[in-house]
Amino acid sequence: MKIALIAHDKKKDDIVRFSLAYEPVLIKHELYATGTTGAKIMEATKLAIHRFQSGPFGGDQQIGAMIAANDLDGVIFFRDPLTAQPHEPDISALMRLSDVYQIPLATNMATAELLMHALERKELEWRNLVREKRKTNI
Ligand SMILES: O=C(CO)COP(=O)(O)O
Repeated sequence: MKIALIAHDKKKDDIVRFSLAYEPVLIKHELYATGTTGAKIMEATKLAIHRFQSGPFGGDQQIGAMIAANDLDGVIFFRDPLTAQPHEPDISALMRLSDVYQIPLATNMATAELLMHALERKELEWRNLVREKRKTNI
């Protein structure tokens, strides 16, 4: 599965700890991230991550574009709900597209853990069917 990892600045330590804890699960998947989040996770783990631009410079939009192309299977996005972000419209757009395309989107650690357990149990395999179906409909 293709999974994106994103965290706002005050949540960076959390996503690094989360990635370390779930490294054995994450390593089996194709990983994507916004720029700084990806760099910090790669520093702390052995995970290989395709890094997009930093969030304020378009990274959320690049991940959104993957969703719109039906090319992403899940998003872990540790948002900071207490700090205003200059690129709030990009963040809303990413979350909106996740809902448009029914992409699992975990916006906090509690839900992200559920997503990891679902991945381990191969409960996201339905995504393969959706991806194939959409390919043939285009
Ligand atoms: O701002 C972000 C998500 O909206 C995250 O971007 P960085 O990972 O580059 O800090």
